[in-house]
Amino acid sequence: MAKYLMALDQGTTSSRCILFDRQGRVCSQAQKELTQYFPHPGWVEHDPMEIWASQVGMAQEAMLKIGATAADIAAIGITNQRETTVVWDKATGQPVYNAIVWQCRRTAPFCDQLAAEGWGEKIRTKCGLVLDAYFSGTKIRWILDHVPGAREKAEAGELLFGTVDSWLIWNLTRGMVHVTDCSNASRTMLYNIFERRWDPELLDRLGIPSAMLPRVVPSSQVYGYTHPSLFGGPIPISGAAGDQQSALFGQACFSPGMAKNTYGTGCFLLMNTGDRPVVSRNGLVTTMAWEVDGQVEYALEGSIFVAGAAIQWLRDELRLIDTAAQSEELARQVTDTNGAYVVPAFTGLGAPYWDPYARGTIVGLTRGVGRAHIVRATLESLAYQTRDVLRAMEEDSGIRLSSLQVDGGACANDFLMQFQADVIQVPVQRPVCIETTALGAACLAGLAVGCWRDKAEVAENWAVARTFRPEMDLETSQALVAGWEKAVSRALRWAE
Ligand SMILES: Nc1ncnc2c1ncn2[C@@H]1O[C@H](COP(=O)(O)OP(=O)(O)O)[C@@H](O)[C@H]1O
Ligand SMILES: O=P(O)(O)OC[C@H](O)CO
Repeated sequence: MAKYLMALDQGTTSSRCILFDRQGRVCSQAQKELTQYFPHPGWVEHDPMEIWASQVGMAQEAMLKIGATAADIAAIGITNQRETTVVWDKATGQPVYNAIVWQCRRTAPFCDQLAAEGWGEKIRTKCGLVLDAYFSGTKIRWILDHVPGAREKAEAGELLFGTVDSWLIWNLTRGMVHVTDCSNASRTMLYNIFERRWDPELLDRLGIPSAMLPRVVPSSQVYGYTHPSLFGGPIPISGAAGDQQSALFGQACFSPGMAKNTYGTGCFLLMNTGDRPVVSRNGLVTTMAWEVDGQVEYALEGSIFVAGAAIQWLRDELRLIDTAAQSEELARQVTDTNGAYVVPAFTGLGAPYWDPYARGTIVGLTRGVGRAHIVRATLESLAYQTRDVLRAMEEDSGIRLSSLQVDGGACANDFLMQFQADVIQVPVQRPVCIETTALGAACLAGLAVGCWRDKAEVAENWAVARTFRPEMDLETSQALVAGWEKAVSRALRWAE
């Protein structure tokens, strides 16, 4: 019997492959950083061929490390940075432009135009989303408008669009399968999550031919098989979900009211709302969580654009630290930030502010503020942003969280996790396996091929490693948050 489930986790900063066993334990992994392109201020691109080559390369490497063959892999699950947009030529398989990354702000002016035409409310009621350059729809339009000949070719059915899940499945099957799972579709700003179909009115306004679009499929189902030349034999591809929905699944947040926060490049807090799409009144988005066994579940989401990326900025631009992990050591050298706040609004602010023109600020500087204070203030900004989203989520759902489950690269930082518990005044639970994004995809794939009976059996793979309980008194916590809110007000609308 095949021993492993393969998760392909194509994130913003890296392509990673993890092989799990049926108990959800990591048996092998391989990871490669991805080149980031910033051709203009606020623009972010990736090379789709590098995405594909690095992802397939990491899959081969992870297999090689433990001598696994195709026959040892029961199934492949895919999870991906969401919204990032690839358009490619159906005949040659060549992308017509770089992938436009979710963080990219280039279509903000077009979104302003749509807002002036009154599309904001329509998008909320059709897609559950906030009208914003973050989502794929306006990125596809940009490519069709700016790449010579692209619109004509798209209209003739010669170009395909996909988010990164589609792009990988299409390449893994050598062009045989063009699909996307519903959780990814729900991030395009083209998919009506209430009627569960591509929305003709939105496609028409954005000028996107429906022939380009992938078929929308459940998150757990055999979509096709890998081309035998890739891994020495065909392997079923049977799970796909956007990385944040996949982490919600990997954290076994299967009941309404359960929530997780992932601290990666950005921070994404999702709460399961069951079979009921909850429409936000506080700047959150409604998203499809997954479709498994014919059952669709929804989530409320608060998307924070810059989190771990701010730690990379400390390392690569300011050069205040050598490694991300060193941020913890520096933060602990001081007892507070000496009054300084960092608002890392490098690509505007997402939930709950939705201000594409906000820009990063450091406020409260005095002569005594040094390196350790700035590092600490940057780490604290991840916790404050999460707090803003959590409060919005509690208001929308009417649920007061009893604990917050965490994962993602920066959740390894104990200082940050403790500060997080302090500013939200709710215990933070870090699981044994913090690779929950990949685990979720492996579980979705495994369910489709019978590795587990049902979600209850999947939930048995989840266990808490450490709980961070609030230690700060409420008054201090509230005073710190009040300072943060003042700092945010200084960052808003800066680049308008
Ligand atoms: N110990 C740490 N403290 C703070 N931030 C960290 C730490 N380790 C990693 N990070 C940050 O976490 C991010 C990587 O997390 P990951 O979940 O791999 O991200 P992604 O999936 O978005 O590529 C990086 O932005 C990095 O700066
Ligand atoms: O690549 P990540 O893990 O930062 O996730 C990116 C999100 O999917 C963007 O919506």
